[in-house]
Amino acid sequence: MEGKEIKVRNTTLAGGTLSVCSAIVGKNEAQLLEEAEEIFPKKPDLVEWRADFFEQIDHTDAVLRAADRLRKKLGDIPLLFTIRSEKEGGKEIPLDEQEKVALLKKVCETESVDLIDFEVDNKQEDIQELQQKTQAQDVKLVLSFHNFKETPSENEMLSKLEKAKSYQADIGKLAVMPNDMSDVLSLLQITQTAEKNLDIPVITMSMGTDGALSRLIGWKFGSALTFAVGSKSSAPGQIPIEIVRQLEGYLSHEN
Ligand SMILES: O=C1C[C@@](O)(C(=O)O)C[C@@H](O)[C@@H]1O
Repeated sequence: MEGKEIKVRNTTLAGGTLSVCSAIVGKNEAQLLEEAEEIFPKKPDLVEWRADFFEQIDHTDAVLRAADRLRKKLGDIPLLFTIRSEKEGGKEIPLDEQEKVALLKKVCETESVDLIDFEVDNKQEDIQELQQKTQAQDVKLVLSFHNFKETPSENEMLSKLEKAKSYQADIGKLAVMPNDMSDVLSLLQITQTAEKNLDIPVITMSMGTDGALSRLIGWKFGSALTFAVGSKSSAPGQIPIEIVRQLEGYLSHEN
């Protein structure tokens, strides 16, 4: 496979190799640390903090302190910081868009977080501001798109990944809901096309029960990361990390 690689701490993300991310979704610091402790021995390649679940999201100090504590618990596992917007399936939060961008920028200034996620369809100025910040702080920018209702056309899905690339994102991400198995095929098809033609890594997944298959085999089609359950699930169709890794053995040439 030809896609570009991204190195974050000791993790290399690239299409064609399995890398696994587990999300933590705690409401408070104690829950977050408990989840991190459960996940750590399972050695995910990346951990995502879904901070839209955090009750003190509107207290910058509390967010930064929790990020610091998580960093210490996670050793050298890279941390992806995500405040998923409500319109793309996240929790309702008491921050407006400007406050959210300000918080993301603050988080980038810490040593705790290695990547941030922001939706590719957000306001252009906000994306550009965050792109500059991440670049200056050596944090990776993931620009993402989610549709929890359906799978858009192949062209539309490809155009979301191209849009991420056009903003100079480090990674483009797509999570969509299939209505049947041909939607899952479409997602895998465009993953392969994007991995060949875009010079940034892409992360793709089809959600729900039908889409779960894409979480197991998407890497063979070029997805640089799959989301799997380490402690709690953060989206429909996620499979326990142990199962994803077990299957990898049967799908790898080395084994
Ligand atoms: O973008 C994604 C992908 C995801 O929605 C999934 O389907 O696994 C899970 C989210 O936590 C993450 O931010």
